[in-house]
Amino acid sequence: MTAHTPSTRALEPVSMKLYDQDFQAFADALGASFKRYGFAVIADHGLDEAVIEAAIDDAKTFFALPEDVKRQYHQPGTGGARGLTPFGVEAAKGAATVDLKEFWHVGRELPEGHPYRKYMRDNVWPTEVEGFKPHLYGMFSAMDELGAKVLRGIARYLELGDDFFEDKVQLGNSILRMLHYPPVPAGAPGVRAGAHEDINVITLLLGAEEAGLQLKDADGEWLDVAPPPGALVVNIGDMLQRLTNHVLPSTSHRVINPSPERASFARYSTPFFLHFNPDFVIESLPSTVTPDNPDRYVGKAIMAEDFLTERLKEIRLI
Ligand SMILES: O=C(O)CCC(=O)C(=O)O
Ligand SMILES: [Fe+2]
Repeated sequence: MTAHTPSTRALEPVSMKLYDQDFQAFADALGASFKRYGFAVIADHGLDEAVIEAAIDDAKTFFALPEDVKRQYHQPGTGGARGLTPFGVEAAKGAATVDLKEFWHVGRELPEGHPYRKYMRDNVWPTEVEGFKPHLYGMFSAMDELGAKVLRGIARYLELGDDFFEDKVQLGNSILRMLHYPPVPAGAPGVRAGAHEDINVITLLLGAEEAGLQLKDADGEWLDVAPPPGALVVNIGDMLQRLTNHVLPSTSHRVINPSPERASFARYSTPFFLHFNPDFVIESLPSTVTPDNPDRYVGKAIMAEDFLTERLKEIRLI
């Protein structure tokens, strides 16, 4: 055993089956993993495989289209909130090189005249891939629903009342990201995804079985996340770290380049960035402020939408 794979450091999968069988045990296991790593691996997530597969197949079809066709769906200067962000645009905060990835974003659809529409742009949909809209929005909705269940577990763990997050995220500015990391030519500069923290509340990630995702442990060591096939990875984002006065940490993570044997393979992953409702004000929960953990954000209450805008500027998306 090397220093890089100590057996005491591994994310033990938490089964979503516990959600119905023993909710307290689900919440305890989930919370302990988040508190320790900022990450949890969820097995038996219960998502409809056909829904997931349809969306991923469509994303692959889209990414295989010619560059000029894909670029019709790029909306520069809009925060990359919808449609395509082409290869070579996003960079981790403060990074010198761009990430080796392209991605497609789907957001929430709201009825005409809804007050939150001023925060959420209309989705764009490619005409080249049949079924793209229902398939991708089907996956958005499935992830949104699963995210709400994960948040119930977190609420129980934090002793907030199980439905604490319900009315704070049900119209959140959440985003489904279909990611494509093309094969990496030998000696290519840059990295698939530079070290960063997620901006949002929690992130639900599928597709991380293809190696590369690593988290930075509290002592600075990079650990492979490496979930079992089909498992879901969930991590805490900056908004929840801030709300919990850092009781739940938003952990740095990255996607390293493939080993030579896997360099000719593309990597596809699908994070769902679950956000607060745009006008939710983020300030430390009173229960997370203690003599040992004084409030880190005194006088710094901030609306979720303003926090998001601030951070998108840092990653060159607006
Ligand atoms: O592709 C992955 O495994 C992780 C992606 C990620 O961290 C992100 O897009 O924020
Ligand atoms: Fe991330």
